[in-house]
Amino acid sequence: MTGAPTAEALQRLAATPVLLIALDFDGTLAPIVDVPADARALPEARDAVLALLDLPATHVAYVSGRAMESLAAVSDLPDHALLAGSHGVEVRTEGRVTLDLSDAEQAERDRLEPLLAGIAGPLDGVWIEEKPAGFAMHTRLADADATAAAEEQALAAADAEERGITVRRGQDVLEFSVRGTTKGDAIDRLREQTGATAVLFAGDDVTDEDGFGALGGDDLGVKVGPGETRAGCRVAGPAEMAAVLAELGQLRRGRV
Ligand SMILES: O=P(O)(O)OC[C@H]1O[C@H](O[C@H]2O[C@H](CO)[C@@H](O)[C@H](O)[C@H]2O)[C@H](O)[C@@H](O)[C@@H]1O
Repeated sequence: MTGAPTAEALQRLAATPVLLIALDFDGTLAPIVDVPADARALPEARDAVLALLDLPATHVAYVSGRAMESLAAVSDLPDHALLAGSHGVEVRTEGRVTLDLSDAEQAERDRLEPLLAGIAGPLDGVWIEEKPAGFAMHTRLADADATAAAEEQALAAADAEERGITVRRGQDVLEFSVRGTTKGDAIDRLREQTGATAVLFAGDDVTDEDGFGALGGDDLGVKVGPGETRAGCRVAGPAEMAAVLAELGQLRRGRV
């Protein structure tokens, strides 16, 4: 069982020459809600992020499973905040988003669309969220029988292994993507792009474990909430994560 980040760990991060703070969004900064478009970071989490964004040699990135359009809408951050959406498939830097699906990837996405829509349609509480490189099948509002039926049918229809589709499980969501890019890939890319000498990454879900796997000895991983993790530390929820970010901001303000 891991505990909260120690004062020493935060001081070490605060003292690094170039700091990258990479944050998952849903469940990490924003409490989980029934309607994804309604999710917002806790006010204290957003304040802490804005304060960090104001510091020199300090980069803040949201690294999310959300499609970029959805992430940009719910995060409501200034343009110099870095955003990685769709588990790292889409990255926004200096206002530009890159995503170039090949013809084969686009064709595979086009094949999935009617299959998943046809499965979700008749099942109460099951709905499909569109993403540039795939789809998320949401079951938060469905009962156990509808969830089981939706997942079984969708997994069979996607024929993922045969067709090179990446399947990810999250909180009441099953995702299908024509790209296998992970949050770990996103962190590698952001680290290189920013020249970060240390990274803090925080996340709450299974897909965030790829992000923790990309961290090295000078970095810090913070798991938010319960569940097995590769992260070195843990906090209880978004409010506690906001407090960690506020403390890190204060420490770094005194250093840079
Ligand atoms: O990587 P994240 O930023 O944690 O994004 C993961 C998924 O977040 C959204 O779904 C989750 O949050 C919703 C709002 O709280 C909730 O209703 C849903 O049950 C959760 O799975 C988003 O809609 C997905 O596309 C993201 O992949």
